[in-house]
Amino acid sequence: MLFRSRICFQLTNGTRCLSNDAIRQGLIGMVGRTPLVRINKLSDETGCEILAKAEFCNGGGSVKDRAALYLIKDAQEKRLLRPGGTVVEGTAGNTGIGLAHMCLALGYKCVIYMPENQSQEKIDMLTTLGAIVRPVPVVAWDNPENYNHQASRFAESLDNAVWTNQFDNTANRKAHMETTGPEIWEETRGKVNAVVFGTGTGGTLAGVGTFLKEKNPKVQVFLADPQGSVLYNYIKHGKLERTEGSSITEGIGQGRVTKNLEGAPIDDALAIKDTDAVEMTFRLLHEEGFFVGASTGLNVAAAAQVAKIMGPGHTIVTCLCDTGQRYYAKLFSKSVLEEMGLLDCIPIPYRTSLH
Ligand SMILES: Cc1ncc(COP(=O)(O)O)c(C=O)c1O
Ligand SMILES: N[C@@H](COC(=O)CCC(=O)O)C(=O)O
Repeated sequence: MLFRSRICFQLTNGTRCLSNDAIRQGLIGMVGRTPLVRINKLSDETGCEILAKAEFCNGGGSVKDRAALYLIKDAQEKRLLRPGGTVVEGTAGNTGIGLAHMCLALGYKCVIYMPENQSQEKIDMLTTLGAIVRPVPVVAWDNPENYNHQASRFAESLDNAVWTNQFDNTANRKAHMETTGPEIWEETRGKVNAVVFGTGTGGTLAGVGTFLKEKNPKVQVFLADPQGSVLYNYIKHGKLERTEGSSITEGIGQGRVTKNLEGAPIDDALAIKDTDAVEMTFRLLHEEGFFVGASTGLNVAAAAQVAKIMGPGHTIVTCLCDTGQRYYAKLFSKSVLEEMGLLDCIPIPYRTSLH
């Protein structure tokens, strides 16, 4: 029997009802079909429809749940993982959290290598989810001690284990080609002019961009890059050169072209300063009611820039990657923001959210 419920809200312009007529099959069934939400004030301000997939509504709480599910499915299909096996991954945290949730649901063990500069909240959550977490020193990809190479070696040393390799396994991009892209197309009824995403592995941008360009080659695909990443200069000038500084954002920014990003149909890149990403994170909280992390602030700040470039009347889609709870100790700390020179970009009335 299908359980149907109808929840109605009184809005300033009338009543809006939500219907929930589909039962999701366990945690795995809670990946994808996230709400597409209009960012109201910013849309009114720019004259564009600024829309965002609320990816924190996935079962594991972030955009990376889609990739995590496809990476496990890929390992199962390739018979790399038998019942009771171990999933090993190198991650900034969110992919690991997605994998750890799914490992619990599917009966696998989970071992996570992550750079030790990522938020304590993500480490704590991984431990709570039963994963073995190994924070390792932050070194570049070409160093054999990089967290990804350590994950790969550890998986190889075990029986019945797989390194899911989110950066170069294109099952990640496929997740967004088969789910996020089609959802955006259907939910906007094909009326989407541009998409813009910050990039970690490149899976979201490449998957969504490839799907939408196949549907309509006129859809513009923008890469939004944080400080200290090479992708802005790569798209603009063909050079793998980092932009200045480092970033408070986590989970995005890259030092190389991953297999997931390779061949992605990207029209242009935007370099987004931390001051803009952080200001938008707090605007989203105080003006729109969304408690999100800094990569979401960066995505939405980039969407506002795309609106300026394209002019009023366009529909621009991005995503709300995860919640602010995952970064509470740093991103909402007055002293940390002050130390990083990021306090002044937060409008004074919004500083009440700081601890
Ligand atoms: C918080 C956050 N935002 C954005 C992204 C970017 O997604 P992708 O890996 O698909 O480029 C990630 C992970 O990569 C993330 O953890
Ligand atoms: N968001 C992903 C991937 O993280 C990154 O890409 C961060 C940048 C890097 O490590 O190169 C995750 O949650 O693992």
